[in-house]
Amino acid sequence: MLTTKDIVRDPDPILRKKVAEIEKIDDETVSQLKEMREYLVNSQNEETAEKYGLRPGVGLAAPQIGLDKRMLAVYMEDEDGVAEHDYMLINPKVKSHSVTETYLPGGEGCLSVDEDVPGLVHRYQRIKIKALDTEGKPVEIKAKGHLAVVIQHELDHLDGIMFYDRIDEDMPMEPKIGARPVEF
Ligand SMILES: CC(C)(C)[C@H](NC(=O)Nc1cc(F)cc(F)c1)C(=O)N(CC(=O)NO)CC1CCCC1
Ligand SMILES: [Zn+2]
Repeated sequence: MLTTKDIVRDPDPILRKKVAEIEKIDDETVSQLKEMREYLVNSQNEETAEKYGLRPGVGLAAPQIGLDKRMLAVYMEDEDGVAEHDYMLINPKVKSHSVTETYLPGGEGCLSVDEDVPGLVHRYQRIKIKALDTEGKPVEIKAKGHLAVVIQHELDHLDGIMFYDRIDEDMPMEPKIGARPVEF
C-alpha cells in the first residue's frame, strides 16, 4: 500500500513536468492507479490514517508518486462516510468550462507541499472532463464546486502546475470579480 513516504514532495522536479499520455493501459498502470485510489480511501479512514500516519487526501495525481503518467484519482466521501465522488481517470482532458470562477475560501494545500501557503486559488466553477477509465472506456464527467476544484488541482499536477502558482502575489486574499466561494 502507498504511504506518506511514497508521496513526492516539492521541489522534486517531476512535480514540474508535463507528464506523458498513457499509450497502453497495461496491468501495471491499472494497479498503480488503483494504489493511488487506495491511498485516498485509507487516508480518509480514521483508524488506518492514524495507524500509518496518512494525511487525509481527496485527490492524487501520478507524478505525486513519481510516475510520468497522465492519470489521477479522486475519492471524496460525504459526511456519513459514503463515497460521494470516486474516480480513476486516464488521459483526462477539459472539454469545456464555465466562465465563472470559484475558490475554496480557506485556500488550498497539497499532499506534495508540507508547508501552508495562504491565498485564494481561483478555478473554473464548472468543468466537463473527458477521460478513459481503467478498462479504456471513454468517460465524461461534469463537475462543479468542490469536486471541480479537486479535479482541476489534480489536472494541474499533470502539467507541472502547483496550486501556489495560481495565488495572486499582490492580493492573495482578494477574490476576483465575479468569483464565487465553494459552498460546502
Ligand atoms: C492537501 C490536503 C490538505 C491533504 C488536501 N486535503 C483535503 O482537501 N482534504 C479534505 C477536504 C475536504 F473538504 C474534506 C475532507 F474530508 C478532506 C488534499 O488532499 N489535496 C489533494 C492534493 O494535494 N492533490 O494533489 C489538496 C486539495 C486542495 C484543493 C483540491 C485538493
Ligand atoms: Zn496537490
